Amino acid sequence: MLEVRELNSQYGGAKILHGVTMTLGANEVVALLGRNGAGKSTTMKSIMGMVRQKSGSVLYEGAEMLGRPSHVICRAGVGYVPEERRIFKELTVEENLSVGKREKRADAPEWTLDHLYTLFPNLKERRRNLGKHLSGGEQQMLTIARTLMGNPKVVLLDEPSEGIAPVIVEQMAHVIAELKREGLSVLISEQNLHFARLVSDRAYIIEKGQMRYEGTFAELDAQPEVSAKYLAV
Ligand SMILES: Nc1ncnc2c1ncn2[C@@H]1O[C@H](COP(=O)(O)OP(=O)(O)OP(=O)(O)O)[C@@H](O)[C@H]1O
Repeated sequence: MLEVRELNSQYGGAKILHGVTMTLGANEVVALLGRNGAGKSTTMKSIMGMVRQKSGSVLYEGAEMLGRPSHVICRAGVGYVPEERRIFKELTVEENLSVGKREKRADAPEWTLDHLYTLFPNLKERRRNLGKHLSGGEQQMLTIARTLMGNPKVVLLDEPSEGIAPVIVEQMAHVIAELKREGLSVLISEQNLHFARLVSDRAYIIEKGQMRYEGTFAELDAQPEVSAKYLAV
C-alpha cells in the first residue's frame, strides 16, 4: 500500500531523516514510535509532500509520490491528520465536515455525515456548535472526521492520543479499530507505547531520524532493552 525506501529529508541545512525505510500493508495499522524530536512528524510530512528537500522513494500503490505536491498525494487516497489540530474555528462541526468532502473512490469506503456520526457520536451532538467551542479531544476527532470525508484508503495520524483526556483516548482507540474494520490502512505516530500496542498490528521505532526497530509488540516485549533505549518510559 505504502512503501517508504531510503528516505532522507532535511529542513534547510538540517538533515533530519537518514535512510528511513518502512512499509504499511493493506488494512494494516502500524505504529511509528519514538521520543520527542525523533523524526516521526517529519516522516509523515515527507510522505505527504510537505518537506521540500528530500530524496529516496515513497511508493503509494506502486506509484512514486516523492516530489509530488500534497494535494495530489491526498487526492490519490492518502489522508493526513497533523499533530496540531486544523479545524475552522468559526465554522460549525457540520460545516467543517462539508469542507472535507471529496468524490467517492471506487476502492475505499465512502464516508457520509450519517456514517461519520455513528463513529463520532459526540460530533453529532455538537454538529451545530462552532469549532472554537469544542474541547481539544473533540477538535482532534473533528480533524480525523474531516479527513475521512475525503474518502482516503490510507490515513496518517500524527500522535492521535496526545493531549487528550483518558476517556477520549479510549474513543480514539475505538475509532482506529473501526477504520481498520472498514478496510483502511493506518499509520500512527506515537510516544505512548501503551496506546500504540492497543491499536496497532506492529511497530517501527525511529531515533535521530533512523529506524532502530521493526517488528511486533511481542517481539518488542522480548527485547526490553530496545524500548528502554529508544522510547520514553
Ligand atoms: N520546520 C522545521 N525546521 C527545522 N527543523 C525542524 C522543523 N521541524 C522539525 N524540525 C526538527 O526535526 C527533528 C525531528 O522533528 P519531528 O517533529 O519530526 O519529531 P517527532 O518525532 O515528530 O517529535 P514530536 O513528538 O516532537 O513531534 C527535531 O530535531 C526538530 O527540531
